[in-house]
Amino acid sequence: MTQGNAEPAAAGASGLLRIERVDRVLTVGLNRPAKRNALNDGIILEIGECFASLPEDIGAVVIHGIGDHFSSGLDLSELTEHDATGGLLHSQMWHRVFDRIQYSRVPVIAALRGAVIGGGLELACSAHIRVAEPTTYFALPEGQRGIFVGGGGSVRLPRLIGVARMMDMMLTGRVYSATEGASYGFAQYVTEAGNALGKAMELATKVASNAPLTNFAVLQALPMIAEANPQTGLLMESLMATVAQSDKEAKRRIREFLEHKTAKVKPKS
Ligand SMILES: COc1cc(/C=C/C(=O)SCCNC(=O)CCNC(=O)[C@H](O)C(C)(C)COP(=O)(O)OP(=O)(O)OC[C@H]2O[C@@H](n3cnc4c(N)ncnc43)[C@H](O)[C@@H]2OP(=O)(O)O)ccc1O
Repeated sequence: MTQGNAEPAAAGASGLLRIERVDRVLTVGLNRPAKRNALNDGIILEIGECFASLPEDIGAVVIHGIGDHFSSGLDLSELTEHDATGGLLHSQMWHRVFDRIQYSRVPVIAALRGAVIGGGLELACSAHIRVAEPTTYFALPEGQRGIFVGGGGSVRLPRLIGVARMMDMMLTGRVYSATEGASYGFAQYVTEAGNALGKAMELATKVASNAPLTNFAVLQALPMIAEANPQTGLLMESLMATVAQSDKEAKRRIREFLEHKTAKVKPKS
């Protein structure tokens, strides 16, 4: 992490994660650069602990990789130790951890560079916004390793890029560039060289300034509404809108706008 005023945060004491905070943004750095941030049990469990104990006053999280790569995926040296039952439990452990990210109380932004491979891509997909830089590339080489995705990729990835594209990725091992990835939905932003983390921090600061209840509704309700049948979805939307607008935070923010005390919504000039 390169932010000047970053402070070390409590979790991540083993060194597998580098956790820091900048104001209301927590940064979580995968910290195994010598192994290209391969995801072993230790790092997955620490990610889980980190998201289970987010400080109350945090408004957003940025997850990134220390070194030149976001993550080379599952630590292949550990998988060979599993029998079938162990494999099932291992995959379910990843699911629980990545669910904590997806269903986090606050928005999570993934800052991507270099390899975003296999389980690393599954991790990135559990974040809410992905920011790539030109070195970033995405791949699912599971077919070459004789395994299958195990970190929720078969559920999350088709929802981002479609089943046909994921089939192509898994069957051919095709590597997608940052710009291809952005056009297919892996990433929402592609920055100039070396600036994915900076852009992610800028976005995180912005989303952390939203009303917490709106962010909560977007993270928790929106994905469910999008998958519900239209009648159920519309009812859920009305209920969520009612809860949000009756919160004192909404009343305060709307009053500030009407009194010309807050920024207008205009394109950047
Ligand atoms: C089945 O149940 C599952 C599955 C899963 C998820 C599955 C997956 O993630 S499959 C994808 C696995 N990843 C890969 O196949 C990528 C392998 N790595 C590479 O191709 C390259 O290392 C690189 C990422 C392109 C970087 O290349 P380079 O910069 O040249 O660095 P290297 O010299 O190759 O690597 C340095 C050092 O790191 C070790 N390493 C790299 N990646 C891994 C890895 N994924 N696992 C273990 N070790 C890795 C490499 O061996 C080198 O080590 P040295 O000791 O030789 O220095 C999820 C959940 C389930 O239940």
